Amino acid sequence: MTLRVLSVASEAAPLIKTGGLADVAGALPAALARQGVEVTTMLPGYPAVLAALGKTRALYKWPALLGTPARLLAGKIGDHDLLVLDAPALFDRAGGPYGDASGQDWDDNWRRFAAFSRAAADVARGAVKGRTFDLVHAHDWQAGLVPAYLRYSDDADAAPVPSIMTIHNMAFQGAFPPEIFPELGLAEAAWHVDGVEAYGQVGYLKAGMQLAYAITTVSPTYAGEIRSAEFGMGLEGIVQARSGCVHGILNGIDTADWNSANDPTLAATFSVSRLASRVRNKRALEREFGLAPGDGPLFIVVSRLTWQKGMDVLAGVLDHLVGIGGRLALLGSGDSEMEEAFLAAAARHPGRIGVRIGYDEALSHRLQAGGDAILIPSRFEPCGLTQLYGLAYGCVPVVSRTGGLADTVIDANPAALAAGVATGIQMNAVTDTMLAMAISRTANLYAQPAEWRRIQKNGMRADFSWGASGAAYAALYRQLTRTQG
Ligand SMILES: Nc1ncnc2c1ncn2[C@@H]1O[C@H](COP(=O)(O)OP(=O)(O)O[C@H]2O[C@H](CO)[C@@H](O)[C@H](O)[C@H]2O)[C@@H](O)[C@H]1O
Repeated sequence: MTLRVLSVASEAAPLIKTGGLADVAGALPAALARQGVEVTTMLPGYPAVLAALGKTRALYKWPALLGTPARLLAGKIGDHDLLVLDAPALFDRAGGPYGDASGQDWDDNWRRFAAFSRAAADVARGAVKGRTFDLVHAHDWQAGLVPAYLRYSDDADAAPVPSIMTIHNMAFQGAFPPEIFPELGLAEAAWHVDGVEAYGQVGYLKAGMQLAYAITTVSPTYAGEIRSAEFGMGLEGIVQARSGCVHGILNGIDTADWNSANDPTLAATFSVSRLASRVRNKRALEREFGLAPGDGPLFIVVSRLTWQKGMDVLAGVLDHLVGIGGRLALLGSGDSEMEEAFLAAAARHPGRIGVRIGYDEALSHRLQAGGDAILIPSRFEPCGLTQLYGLAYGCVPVVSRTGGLADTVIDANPAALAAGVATGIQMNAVTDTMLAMAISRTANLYAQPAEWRRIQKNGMRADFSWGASGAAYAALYRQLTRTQG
């Protein structure tokens, strides 16, 4: 039986992306189609999304959705079946999905994403004639109120719709002051610790975790870590209380988008059997970043420059990296102090460190194709995608042993090297010393070309497609709809 799922996300590649959520929301529909699941993705009507959609007819209208007129538009972009919430007062603005061009969050994000969630709940419950859904899949805090609107609906007779709450990053919880509660249009009963209340605030992610039929997160290790206060960040109690419904399902990657044998952004395509061609990408990258030739490894970074990603620690060990003969090409943006620290390091080490502050999808491919090793010293990492792109592209990941990084990289310890299964380098803690040691270990392995090639090839042969994870989501969907049926 074909299952119909409404996937509710605040971003989805290639239409609108600020981070990994977009990659996953963008790739899930194709992965699930292979499992007999039809996914429709619901997105806010940001200018870029409306422009891509073109002219289209409204399927449904809300005269006042949390106080503002809104329409539901439908379209197909590539293989994506889309529903788009066109609410100009909320989403028609310049800047990013969550804030203005300077990165300042919009003051009314609580209203924007409550309206989005309310609309999604209405659609999931069949507001649009001819469009029914068996299950709704909510991603991150921006969709966290969907299960709340389903539970505390005005229409008590409506058939229940099973829901899943997926946590892509527990650090972003969408907690807002209690004064907004009356504006949300939820029943009074929702203001309760078993509902949307979280430490005296309205907790959007908390509400989703509390009220969805199941909670998923994006790796098995992170699913365990968030039971602790350190990683649960205040929501560990719910994770523990609902541990029977918490599932860790590893992200996959879009192997059509990340295919080194057929990637139009590269100077030279390559594959595990044509690894020698890869060097042309390295030369091109050196030119692009103004780096002088060298015998040591060329490290790369493609990252948000934030505390989560351990970028402050990396900035502190760059002199060591250069001192042992390494070079670095970095692409990222984020915290302005970290941006400045990397720019200062580039000025200190001309020809050895090159830095691009910004966001550039094509350049991220060229970095993964030309770099020798990608540095990912995250303090926590629910799954992480850049290590998977690195593995697929022969760019050896150097990672901290946390979350999805622990689940996807096999450390080149003596046992793994002897067994011929190593795919990268792991460090136990994100400190200057540990990171400096990991960088030195990488350089030592790089100096053994046969060993290094083997590590690269092991990674390139590993399967990080959506196959297994798509099947795991489909199995969970079926289990939850059966429970209901
Ligand atoms: N400056 C830049 N230019 C171009 N591309 C850039 C870039 N900076 C980052 N990217 C790209 O953005 C994505 C980031 O993915 P990550 O998995 O690192 O996720 P993020 O922390 O955003 O997401 C959260 O959600 C994802 C999805 O579940 C989890 O994997 C992750 O652990 C969790 O923190 C990658 O596709 C990367 O290539």
